[in-house]
Amino acid sequence: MAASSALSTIKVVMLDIEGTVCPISFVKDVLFPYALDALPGTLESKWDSPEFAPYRDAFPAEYASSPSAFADHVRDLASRDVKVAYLKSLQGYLWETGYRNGEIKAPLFPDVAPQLASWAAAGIPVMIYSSGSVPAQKLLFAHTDGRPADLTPLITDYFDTVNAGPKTQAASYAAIAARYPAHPREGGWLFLSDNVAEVEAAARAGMQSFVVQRPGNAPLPEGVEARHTVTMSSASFDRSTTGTEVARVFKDHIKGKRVLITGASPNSLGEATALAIARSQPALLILASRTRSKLDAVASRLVADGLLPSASVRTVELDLCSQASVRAAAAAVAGLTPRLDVLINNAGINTQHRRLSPEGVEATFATNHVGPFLLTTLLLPLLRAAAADAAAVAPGETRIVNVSSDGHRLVPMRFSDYNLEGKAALPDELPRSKALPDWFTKGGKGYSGVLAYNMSKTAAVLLTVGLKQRLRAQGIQSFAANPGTIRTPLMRDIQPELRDSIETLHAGEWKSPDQGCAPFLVAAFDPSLSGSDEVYVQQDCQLRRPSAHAADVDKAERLWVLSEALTGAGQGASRL
Ligand SMILES: CSCCC(=O)C(=O)COP(=O)(O)O
Ligand SMILES: [Mg+2]
Repeated sequence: MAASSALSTIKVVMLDIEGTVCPISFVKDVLFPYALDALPGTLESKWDSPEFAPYRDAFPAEYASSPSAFADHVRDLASRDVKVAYLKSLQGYLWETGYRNGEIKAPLFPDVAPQLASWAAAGIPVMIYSSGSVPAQKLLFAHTDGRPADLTPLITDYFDTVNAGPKTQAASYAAIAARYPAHPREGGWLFLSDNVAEVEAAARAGMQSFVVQRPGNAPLPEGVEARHTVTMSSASFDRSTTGTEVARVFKDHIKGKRVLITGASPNSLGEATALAIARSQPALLILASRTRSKLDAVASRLVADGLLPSASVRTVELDLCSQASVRAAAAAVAGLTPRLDVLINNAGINTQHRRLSPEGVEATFATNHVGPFLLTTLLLPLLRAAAADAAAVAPGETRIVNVSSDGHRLVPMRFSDYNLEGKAALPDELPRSKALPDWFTKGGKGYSGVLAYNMSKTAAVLLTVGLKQRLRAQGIQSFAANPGTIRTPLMRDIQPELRDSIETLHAGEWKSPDQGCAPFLVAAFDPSLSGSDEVYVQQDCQLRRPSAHAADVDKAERLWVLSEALTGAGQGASRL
């Protein structure tokens, strides 16, 4: 398990089932119908049997009086998803045959089995607390679609509403914890659930508790993100998790893939990303960067460290500030591989000096947005080829990752002055905080490098929104990812005031490059994100909403049109 300041105190993990470890659709579309189908035959053959009597007699008397009243009541409760104990107990009984004869297998989210194993290996007991009955819980974990299928050896204890009480009451969590006095409740227990009321009850009982937002779950109520960490990726990932750890968890989803990483120079996030991925046997790692000698240094390190055979590492010179260079690099990539599974748009600049690209675009916007836009659209045929190959087995595992920053929250896209020539910005394009100093909002000589940088990081999120809109239905997923604060060569030319501010505001928050690239690896390889509507992976490897100005579909469209106009590329993609 990844250690972190908060989660490193965890001594016990407790998990909900439906919407947390397996899709809600498995319960609603497989388990419930199975029980309803099995019910008439069971009532006919077992109504008066001693085996069935406890299930029958647990129902209120008016429904236990006849098989037809009983069946009507079961159907009504199931249709309303009423989580009453006597129904849950009956369902567990009816599912047993299906599990035992192989008709039912529980489809766990792909991170669940590796995570259970890693908690077990770390000596952390894992317990289950579900509205489903304890026998039903045991059946589910004994018959999963994983290998091994039986995960019950990894689970220490099971709780339901009968042996622990209602899941929305704090007293139930206190009662569970009281059974394990060796593990203090305050901070020592972690409870994960898709249900906000359950999470709040566990938190009231002193547990650390988070909402898990999985594909297929209902949208969370407004404001939930502010109150809880919302997670869709592996719950144990946090801001201290390294890319190497993420790659280990998702190694089966890296193996055999063809990956392009831009900005792969020594000591950079691009290099850290390449090192993390290389250990999991990608079929091809293409490194792109401005400087030949730096590219060669990273490529040699991958081979010399024995991480990859030289045939699996290729390099391409790429200066994202120059559209001619981007076009040449895209052609070179197409010459290396007919398909690309993952594109990581990592390269970027952060400079205090205003200059223009060869095409006359402000260099930070050109390098951090226009170049990646052009590269991505030129590589779409390769990405589409990969998605077509993966369509049947792994839709959504073809990925585009755009590196962003939480700085995007401060600066909307300035369409009225994207070249940052000092024109008056429209009111909704002004920086989002009134407390920002002049060096941030105006900069020296009318140009603020930090404003330019953060605006380009808003553009990275808007580009992600535009790509997702166009490509998701084709099996290509797009995410923006925020690495956090890392000392890399990116910082060498930043405004001095920004340097001082980062040193003060982020003291103690520095991540290593390996930690910084962890969100990129989640965005690129976490299979549980394949169907996700979300666009932003936060520095703690979990999904969060980006700022409204960066998630706005109309603004994403406007940026797409502007980017097409600046490059002459991408028109085809908007119709696909
Ligand atoms: C124990 S498997 C069946 C799941 C079920 O019936 C159910 O109600 C699950 O609710 P949860 O508390 O796990 O969300
Ligand atoms: Mg649930």
